[in-house]
Amino acid sequence: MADKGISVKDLSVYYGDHKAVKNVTIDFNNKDVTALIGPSGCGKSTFLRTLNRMNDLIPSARMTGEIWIGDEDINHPKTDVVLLRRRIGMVWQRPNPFHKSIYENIAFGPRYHGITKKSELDDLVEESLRKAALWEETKDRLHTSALKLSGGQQQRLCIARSIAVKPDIILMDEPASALDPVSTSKVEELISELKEDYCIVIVTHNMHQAARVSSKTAFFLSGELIEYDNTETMFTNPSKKETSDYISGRFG
Ligand SMILES: Nc1ncnc2c1ncn2[C@@H]1O[C@H](COP(=O)(O)OP(=O)(O)OP(=O)(O)O)[C@@H](O)[C@H]1O
Repeated sequence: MADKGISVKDLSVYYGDHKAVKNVTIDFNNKDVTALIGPSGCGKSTFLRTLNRMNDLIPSARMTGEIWIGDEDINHPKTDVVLLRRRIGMVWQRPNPFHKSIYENIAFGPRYHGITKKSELDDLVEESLRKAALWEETKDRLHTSALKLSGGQQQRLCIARSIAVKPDIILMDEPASALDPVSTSKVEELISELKEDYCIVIVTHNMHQAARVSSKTAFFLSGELIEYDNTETMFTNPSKKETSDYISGRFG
């Protein structure tokens, strides 16, 4: 396993007695975009949230199994969750910029993690916005409210915000589902570019999107990982009937 990837071993997640994710073992590599697909309720978001311990916030949730990032067991009692979430960024379905300026949205994380020098923050803001393909659209209005950006721009800002703290991994839960087609294609282009530098895991309901942006695809059904392979193989020659039925739209 490459240093910057994720290794999941026999992971199960429960809400009370309900087992929502069932004994999943999977590795996500650096410089890969992996799409998680499957019908509603099959456990994709639960699984994704477990990867940066967001499920800790749900009282009824508990997990068994192991999740490793490089040589770090993310559930070890000594793991610092704040630092962990710096290494594993998260982009949600709906853009959720802070009620602050564009600049402050990006500078917030690095400042929280100890960067205080203005020139350093300025550079980080520019670098992150450039990586998120948003610099040209925002460079003359950095100190205006992020809420004045369009939905698509806000989502790219949220991606820039997660990049600013220099994560190894970016998790995305249906990042384009609330966006119009033009913004969706910009976010998809961005994901394809970001994969050069990060390990990206993305939940999507959109099969075309999975085919366009991902190099690997994992198909979940009723909490189980049914099949995981190169995206091209999954979409042209899946080995399991359930995968083929789902991809061809016969259920879900
Ligand atoms: N906070 C929660 N408390 C209790 N049960 C939950 C909670 N979140 C999810 N579940 C249950 O866990 C199962 C998996 O849900 P999850 O949201 O992970 O599926 P999903 O594949 O992401 O669905 P969707 O595609 O509709 O977002 C479902 O049965 C759901 O009802």
